[in-house]
Amino acid sequence: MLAANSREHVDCVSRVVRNADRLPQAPVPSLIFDSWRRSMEQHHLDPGSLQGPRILSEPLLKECRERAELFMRIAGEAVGQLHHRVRQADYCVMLTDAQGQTIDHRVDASIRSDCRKAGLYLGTCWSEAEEGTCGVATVLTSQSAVTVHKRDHFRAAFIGLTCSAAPIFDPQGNLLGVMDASALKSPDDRRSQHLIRQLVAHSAEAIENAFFMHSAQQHWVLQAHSTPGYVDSQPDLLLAWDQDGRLQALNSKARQALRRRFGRVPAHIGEVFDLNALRTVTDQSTQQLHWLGEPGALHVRVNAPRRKQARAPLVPLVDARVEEHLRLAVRVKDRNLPVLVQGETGAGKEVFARQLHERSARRGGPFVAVNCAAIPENLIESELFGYVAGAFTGAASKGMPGLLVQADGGTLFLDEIGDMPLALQTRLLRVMAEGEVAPLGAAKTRTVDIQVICASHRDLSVLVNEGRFREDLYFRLGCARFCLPPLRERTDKLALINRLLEQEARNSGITVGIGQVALELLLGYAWPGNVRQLRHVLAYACAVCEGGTVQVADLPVEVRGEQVEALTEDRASPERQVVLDALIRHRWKPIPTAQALGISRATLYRRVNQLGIDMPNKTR
Ligand SMILES: Nc1ncnc2c1ncn2[C@@H]1O[C@H](COP(=O)(O)OP(=O)(O)OP(=O)(O)O)[C@@H](O)[C@H]1O
Repeated sequence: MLAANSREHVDCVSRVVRNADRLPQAPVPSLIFDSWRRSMEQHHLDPGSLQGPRILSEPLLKECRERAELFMRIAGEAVGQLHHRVRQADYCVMLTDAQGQTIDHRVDASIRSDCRKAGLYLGTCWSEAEEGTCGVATVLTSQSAVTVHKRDHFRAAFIGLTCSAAPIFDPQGNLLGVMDASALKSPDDRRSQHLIRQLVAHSAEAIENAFFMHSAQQHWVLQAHSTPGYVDSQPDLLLAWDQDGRLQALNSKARQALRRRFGRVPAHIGEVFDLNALRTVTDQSTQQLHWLGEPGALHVRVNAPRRKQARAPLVPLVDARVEEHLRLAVRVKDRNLPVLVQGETGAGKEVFARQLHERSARRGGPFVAVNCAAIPENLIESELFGYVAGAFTGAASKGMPGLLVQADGGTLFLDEIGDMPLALQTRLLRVMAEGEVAPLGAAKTRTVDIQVICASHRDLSVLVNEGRFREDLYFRLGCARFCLPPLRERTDKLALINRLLEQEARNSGITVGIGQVALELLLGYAWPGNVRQLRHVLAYACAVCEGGTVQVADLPVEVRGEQVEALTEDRASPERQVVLDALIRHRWKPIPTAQALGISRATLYRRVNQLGIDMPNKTR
């Protein structure tokens, strides 16, 4: 039998949900009203039920706690602190997992038994589908901090409770769990709970940040706050990226800030801050840093990866020019304009196009690459546009959809566009303007939604002058033109060499390093074939290298260069190392060094000259 106040609540909930369309304003906040409605209409719950929440069996609870072991370990301190702050006001504190199952609970002995009767206990399950509107469930559905105060609850069993709760997210934005502070008695005015909600939200944020710092130890981590004094102790924004600059982790505030500023979460740190400016930031002191292309600055500190050996922070990991091109090209592409990528052969135009696709709004769609120079001229048309059955002699009996159709909803990459026959350029222009494809032999056209990226290593304006490329197509493509720097001019050459060597070694099933002289040769070489040539050189070096370190002798002759060879061979020679070691050990003093090596002073001088050793004191 329901008490009078419970009956009144059940009537109120039923009336409000049934007459929602006619009521000028619901008596509860819209978040609560939506949950009431779902509780009744979707979950078919009875507001009059007086049953307590479901409680997990011991083995199930154990399993849930084991699964959330790391989360609980990191959150434990904050759960205790929050309880310490609110216990005087008779609140208990619960931590639930992402399913609303209570995995940690703190309560004072004086109210433990009453809390238990009300369902505020370890192992209780607080999903909306089972309990209707309540603190934890409303956080799970809204993913924001809420107070569910007394009669906000859906079920009459809970209308004495007041619950303030906040979500906790992992660095990838997935819900880890919910922090909740609940009391059995409280003033009727909802505003009395404002401060408690702030405390709970603050505590949830502290757990989130601690979890972030634990998970991002192998990455570069930027801590930021609008006030310099808080950057270390209470950073507002946390961002982490890997050695290649890819954003790997964000706390909730950083995720929200990036969405607000950039309309999405960028994939790369170079889209968020200027890389050159970022490289000047260290973990020694806080610095001001501006958002890229957006007004406003932050006070920041950058911590190098703690778990793995960090590369020197001053070595550029990405080329600032390429990164800037990518950032702008994503903007152009996302406005559905075609992009033209130019650059020497092997400079990475296709790699750039793929990165562009991956960073664009179309990343979920197909990426179809076509090399116009590699397909015989008489086949390009059917490859691109497809054909219907029997369209020409030799056509496949079922017809073929064509690459334009395959790229529908995604990106079409036309490499070596300069080699496309003139007649096809006209048809391509039409597809780009009208979004319609007519397969060979078809009576009807088909609508396609394609974004086009073109590439050429030739100067298309020269082809236009020679009458081999349509001027109107050139103008259409050419307004968003990005010219990739050749490898010899890239500032991330060292990072590229390291990365490609690692890849090629892995492909060969070996682990190799690279000797200093060989590395210097690679860094100084002109690379006419660009990154492709570098990849081949490193694949060759991995194949011939013996002893785990690529030496000068493992590089192809064209890279060694004949003149350099004599010098560098000596520079890399074991004898040079022995002489050098002895000189260093004896502080560059010739007599003890010669004695240690068992040679005369004159011989030592001769060898030092031959081996190209530069003595610091030129007294010889
Ligand atoms: N940034 C990069 N990181 C790793 N590998 C790269 C990078 N850029 C290019 N490469 C490698 O270099 C080779 C050539 O790259 P890609 O095909 O993109 O060059 P391209 O400019 O399109 O060449 P072409 O002018 O011949 O069409 C490929 O093996 C690619 O994997």
